[in-house]
Amino acid sequence: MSLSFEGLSLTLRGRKILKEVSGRFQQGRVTVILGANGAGKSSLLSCLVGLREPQSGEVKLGDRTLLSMDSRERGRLIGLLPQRPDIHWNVDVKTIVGLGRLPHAGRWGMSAADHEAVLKAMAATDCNDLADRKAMRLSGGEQGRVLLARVLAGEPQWLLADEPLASLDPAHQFDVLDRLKSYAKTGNGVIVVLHDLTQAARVADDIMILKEGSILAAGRCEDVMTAEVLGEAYGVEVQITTSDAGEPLVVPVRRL
Ligand SMILES: Nc1ncnc2c1ncn2[C@@H]1O[C@H](COP(=O)(O)OP(=O)(O)OP(=O)(O)O)[C@@H](O)[C@H]1O
Repeated sequence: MSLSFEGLSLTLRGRKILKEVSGRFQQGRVTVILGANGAGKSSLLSCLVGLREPQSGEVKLGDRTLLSMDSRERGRLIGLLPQRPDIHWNVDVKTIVGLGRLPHAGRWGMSAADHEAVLKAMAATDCNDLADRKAMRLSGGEQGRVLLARVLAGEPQWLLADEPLASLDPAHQFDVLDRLKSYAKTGNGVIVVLHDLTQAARVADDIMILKEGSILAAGRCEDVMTAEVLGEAYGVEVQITTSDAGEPLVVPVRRL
């Protein structure tokens, strides 16, 4: 099942944020959305999960429009890890992660399958040691992992993450990228907004680049991540090389 959007226009307070954009994401692949600050990346994700209603255009899962689904069904199909998540509830980590099962919850509370999904998500995000801690007292990076666990616990067919590496140390950045990759490998769709171009090149099967509310480029990573396209997107000169281990290195070197 693909996730697609057609002719999306979003205007906020008189400003055109998305300008009739169209595109399609495939399951089984990681798509990284890139673009300068303010390009419209978070706004596009908000439209894709139904948090914002565009003035025109539509979002479809397979051949069904997002608006034809109720919020529980949408919640089971699409999970969003928002940008700069912040936890203010005075509850423990395993309770927060359990909230990710709400779209699945039956009348009698959490089932064995719900508990299993929560445990799996906590293990996958290295949160087991945090399970009984109060989430609001954790560091920013730890909170980020907990909120990723909450989304994973919902086992959505589509996982959307807005800058999930922000405030993570390098080791946990690799863990999260590996997690996203393996989530896609099991047949789910993964769409992730990143600013780190090297990490983007490592994790992405596909890339979509936004510029000023329009799509500048979209396609397979190797076709889209060129110095020319990135220069146009960000206004910087970028050097693309490979590490000794053969991994891509994409380094901005100066403003154009
Ligand atoms: N509620 C709002 N009212 C008015 N303008 C808004 C609102 N929300 C976002 N914008 C504007 O929409 C534009 C796109 O914002 P968006 O958050 O989608 O960008 P982004 O590409 O995710 O940026 P960043 O990389 O900085 O997170 C920005 O210019 C922003 O100021």
